[in-house]
Amino acid sequence: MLTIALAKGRTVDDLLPMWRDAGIPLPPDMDDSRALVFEVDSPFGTVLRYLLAKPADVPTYVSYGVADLGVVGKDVLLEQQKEMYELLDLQVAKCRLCVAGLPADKTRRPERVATKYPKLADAYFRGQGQSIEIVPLSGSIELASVIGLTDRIFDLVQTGSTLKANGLEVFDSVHDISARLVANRSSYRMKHRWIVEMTERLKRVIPGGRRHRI
Ligand SMILES: Nc1ncnc2c1ncn2[C@@H]1O[C@H](COP(=O)(O)OP(=O)(O)OP(=O)(O)O)[C@@H](O)[C@H]1O
Ligand SMILES: O=P(O)(O)OC[C@H]1O[C@H](OP(=O)(O)OP(=O)(O)O)[C@H](O)[C@@H]1O
Repeated sequence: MLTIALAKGRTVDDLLPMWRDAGIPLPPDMDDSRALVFEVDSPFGTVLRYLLAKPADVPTYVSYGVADLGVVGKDVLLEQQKEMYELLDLQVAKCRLCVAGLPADKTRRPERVATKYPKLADAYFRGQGQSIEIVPLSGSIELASVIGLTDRIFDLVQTGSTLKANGLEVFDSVHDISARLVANRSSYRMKHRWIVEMTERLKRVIPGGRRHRI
């Protein structure tokens, strides 16, 4: 059995078409079921078991080894820095981690930043030589700047429409983000043949053909 933890939401939504193009079997009912675990036969000589997890929990399942593989955004991997192999940049669910705020705040010395990524935000502002208070929030980060709780936000930007709708703008683009295929370290050795089969199939369908292995 090969167990794969997929980040629910935007990541899996963007991933499924390329997964299908790669010829990796998917359960027929995954799109519209409330179930969280799915098993399907594969032609690779193993059953594939899919786990649908919250994005922030995928690295936990993979690092504990209850999932052999995971697909999750680089934003989550950078913030958590858990032990695992990053096998492929899948080039889907792309966005940027940015510093943003109200235009009027741009020239002010930053004092507080709202974010779902406290470690990355802290590292960024330290790198700029700025000491800043981190205000951790769990979503709708833009609200913090709109109502004046913080003078900066550190958050994902894709189309920019959420910033625009709230009168905010990008001050700095910090990391390019996309979905990554990750592997548990011992699974990578013990289930090498199946993992290579999956990665080779995915490499052939990565948009733009870009890939890397760390
Ligand atoms: N425009 C975007 N906004 C947010 N995340 C995006 C965007 N585009 C791609 N992503 C990727 O999708 C992941 C988040 O997906 P989604 O927003 O569906 O989950 P969520 O349920 O809001 O996450 P959480 O559980 O952290 O609240 C991010 O980790 C990121 O890698
Ligand atoms: O640039 P855009 O295309 O507008 O996308 C960016 C928005 O999408 C994400 O939020 P999401 O919709 O996931 O909601 P959340 O803030 O509750 O996580 C992100 O946190 C931004 O708010």
